[in-house]
Amino acid sequence: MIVVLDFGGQYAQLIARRVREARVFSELLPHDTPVEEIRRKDPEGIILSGGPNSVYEEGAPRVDPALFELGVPVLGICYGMQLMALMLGGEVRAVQIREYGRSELEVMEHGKLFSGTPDEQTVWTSHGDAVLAAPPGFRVTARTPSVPILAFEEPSRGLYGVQFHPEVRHTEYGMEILKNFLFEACGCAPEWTPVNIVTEAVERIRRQVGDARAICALSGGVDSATAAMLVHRAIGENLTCVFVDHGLLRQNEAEQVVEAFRREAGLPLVHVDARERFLDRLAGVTDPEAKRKIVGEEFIRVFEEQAREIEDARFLVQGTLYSDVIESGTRDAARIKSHHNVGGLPEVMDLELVEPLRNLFKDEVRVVAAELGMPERLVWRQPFPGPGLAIRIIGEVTAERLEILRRADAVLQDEIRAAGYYRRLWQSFAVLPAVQSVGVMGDARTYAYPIVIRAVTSDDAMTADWARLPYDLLERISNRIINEVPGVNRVALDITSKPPGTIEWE
Ligand SMILES: Nc1ncnc2c1ncn2[C@@H]1O[C@H](COP(=O)(O)OP(=O)(O)OP(=O)(O)O)[C@@H](O)[C@H]1O
Ligand SMILES: O=c1[nH]c(=O)c2[nH+]cn([C@@H]3O[C@H](COP(=O)(O)O)[C@@H](O)[C@H]3O)c2[nH]1
Ligand SMILES: NC(=O)CC[C@H](N)C(=O)O
Ligand SMILES: [Mg+2]
Repeated sequence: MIVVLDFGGQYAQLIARRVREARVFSELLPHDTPVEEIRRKDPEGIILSGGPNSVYEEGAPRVDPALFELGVPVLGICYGMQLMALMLGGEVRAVQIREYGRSELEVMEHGKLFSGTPDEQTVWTSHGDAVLAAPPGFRVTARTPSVPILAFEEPSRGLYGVQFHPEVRHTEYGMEILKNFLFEACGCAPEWTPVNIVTEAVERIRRQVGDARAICALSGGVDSATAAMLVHRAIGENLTCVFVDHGLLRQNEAEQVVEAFRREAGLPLVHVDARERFLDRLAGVTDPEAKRKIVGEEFIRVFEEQAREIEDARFLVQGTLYSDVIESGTRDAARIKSHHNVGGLPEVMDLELVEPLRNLFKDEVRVVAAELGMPERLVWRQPFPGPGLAIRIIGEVTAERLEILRRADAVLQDEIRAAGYYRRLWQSFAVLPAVQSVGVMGDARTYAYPIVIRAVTSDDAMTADWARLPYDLLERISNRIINEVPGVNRVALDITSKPPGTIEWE
């Protein structure tokens, strides 16, 4: 087995998942797990994750130096590499030119880690610090145009470091590099087999809920639909689904979701019209975290009210994924944004949560959904965030802005689908920043909002790249939005990857 030590990196759980995908068992442990405890697990290798801190800062998390003397190979990733460098006599500093997102890596020496991979490859990075001098005895194996030490190794001591992230999908040869560590450096054998997620989840839900009743927060997205199906398998008739229209949905979305679900799923569904109360509570609010907390709390209050209508309904099923959990912040991981269903939950709640997908990423959920026989259209539906358009209006949410954004988004969706791009994109949507700019339309001056087009590719939302949409498609979207949506006089395109951007603007 492989121990992954968590320094609070966004991708720490993803490292453990990738190792398991290579059919080696792997466990994520806090970085301050005592070395003795790690030794008792008898790992064949140890991976140090990335993290938000800078290794040279006072109080930054470290490891017991004995870890490097266990005779077990160690791979440091990003913060993990920087920590290894610093603790073993190298030098780490903040760099002038930071790297976030795509970088072109040049392999200088293939060594063990890059064995069998090309001399030049695209990697995904996310760092503001870098190793300026490798520790004595280490060989530098890769660089990028701006960072001279992007990977190093000291195979005779079993020590390896990469400044980029082999665990994310956008790193072209990431899986090969991880496999080289597992199979060449650690000598692991690909023998571990995963447990069946569906069987395991259904049993776990049965144990948790027993004979009580549950309601499921159902959004029309693939996560909550999959969670609902799993819970339905476990407790059958004792499940009622609740769909909340909070007034932050897209054009005609409520009708479409309710209609499709009633037609296809055959589970009882309650449709709650909560538009007024959400919009009332959001009035005057501009801070993104405040919006998220309001939406998170209000959702729960609606669900509590609905549960009171059903005898012995003590559980709330949500389609929470691991990406929602990590971005909301953990003991070691920074809070990037409070997802409404995790970090946005109120402190006091009447209902106990049932979250069968909490440890999974979206691409794993899509596999489960397909296994459960869900329609393709639902399996490949683009994600839509629970707080909806509230986090796509940058500034205060007003009825007027919601209407503008809805209409612009409908045009964008229409064109994306017509061009055959819907399935190829992770998400495509419109954002309305509440700033105004000057334009000229029909020889008259305008002073109106811009609409920003955001379209990205991703597998799991942990990293994303901006989609290279054809110019003629962008032109049609831009023309139609300006011509058809009053209140908009400019269209812009967001060309930021994640990192450094996130997919949503708030
Ligand atoms: N309008 C809504 N009504 C009821 N529950 C909701 C609503 N929006 C979100 N939720 C709950 O919040 C959870 C998280 O939302 P999220 O958008 O991440 O998942 P999803 O909507 O199920 O899938 P997707 O990510 O594909 O949109 C959902 O799984 C669902 O339980
Ligand atoms: O249900 C949700 N509640 C939320 O509060 C929330 N915030 C972001 N998202 C979705 O999560 C994915 C990653 O988002 P970001 O790159 O913007 O952090 C993307 O798919 C986002 O659309 C949310 N989903
Ligand atoms: N992704 C990481 O591990 C980042 C490490 C460190 N915080 C940096 O900025 O360089
Ligand atoms: Mg959703």
